[in-house]
Amino acid sequence: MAPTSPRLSAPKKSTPTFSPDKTSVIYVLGGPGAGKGTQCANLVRDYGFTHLSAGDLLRAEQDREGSEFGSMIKEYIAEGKIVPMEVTVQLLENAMMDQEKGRGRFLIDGFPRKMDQAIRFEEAVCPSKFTLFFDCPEDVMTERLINRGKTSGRADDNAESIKKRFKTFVETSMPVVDYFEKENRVVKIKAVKSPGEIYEEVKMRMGERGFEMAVK
Ligand SMILES: Nc1ncnc2c1ncn2[C@@H]1O[C@H](COP(=O)(O)OP(=O)(O)OP(=O)(O)O)[C@@H](O)[C@H]1O
Ligand SMILES: O=c1ccn([C@@H]2O[C@H](COP(=O)(O)O)[C@@H](O)[C@H]2O)c(=O)[nH]1
Repeated sequence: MAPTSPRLSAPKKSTPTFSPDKTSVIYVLGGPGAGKGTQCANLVRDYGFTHLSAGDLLRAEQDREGSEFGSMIKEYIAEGKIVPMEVTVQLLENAMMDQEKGRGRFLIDGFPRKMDQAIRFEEAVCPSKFTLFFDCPEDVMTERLINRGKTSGRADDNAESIKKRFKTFVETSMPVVDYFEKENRVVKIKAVKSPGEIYEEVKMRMGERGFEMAVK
């Protein structure tokens, strides 16, 4: 059956779809180009996580024939703005459902980027264990994104969109990190060194939070 567009308004529920006793969700946040996707690939390989990138899901929905949200998503991504949360939360929930029903380990990359998304996802889909936050200065991220833009084919890896994405990150996404930080639910990692050096710290900090490697 052809996939259909996500429902725009998910019904309010008193319990989340996934029980946090059976399902582990870790959010992965950081500015554009901080290296989230790079570190997620390591964690998938070694810890058996399912990687769900909110940006990838949105790009797939944008390109899906017949999507009622395609043109809206395209516009938001080019402007570095946050797509209305109903769409993204539903895409993520659908992707989680497609995995092993009810049990699993998920890295949710590039989400939540706005407080309303965080609140809706925690209430209706699954409360997260914690947030891995990759902290990187803008000049370093800019250089990485401009380089990536030479081959990525991404419409937003250009100087103009990058500036807009940084602005959205500072104004809209950092408050989410600050919110979880106040609840002691953020693992902050400096993301300036090489990918290998950063991953050594990621592994150490994962261990502190009770996550051991599935493959050694
Ligand atoms: N520690 C690092 N040092 C140098 N380059 C890196 C490092 N980590 C990632 N990169 C490179 O920087 C670019 C951005 O990395 P990546 O795609 O992982 O970032 P991201 O945070 O997922 O970005 P976005 O949010 O824009 O999707 C990629 O080309 C990647 O190969
Ligand atoms: O929750 C989200 C996540 C992403 N977006 C939009 O997608 C782009 C690209 O995201 P990446 O994580 O860099 O792949 C982002 O700039 C937003 O426009 C979103 O709206 N909501």
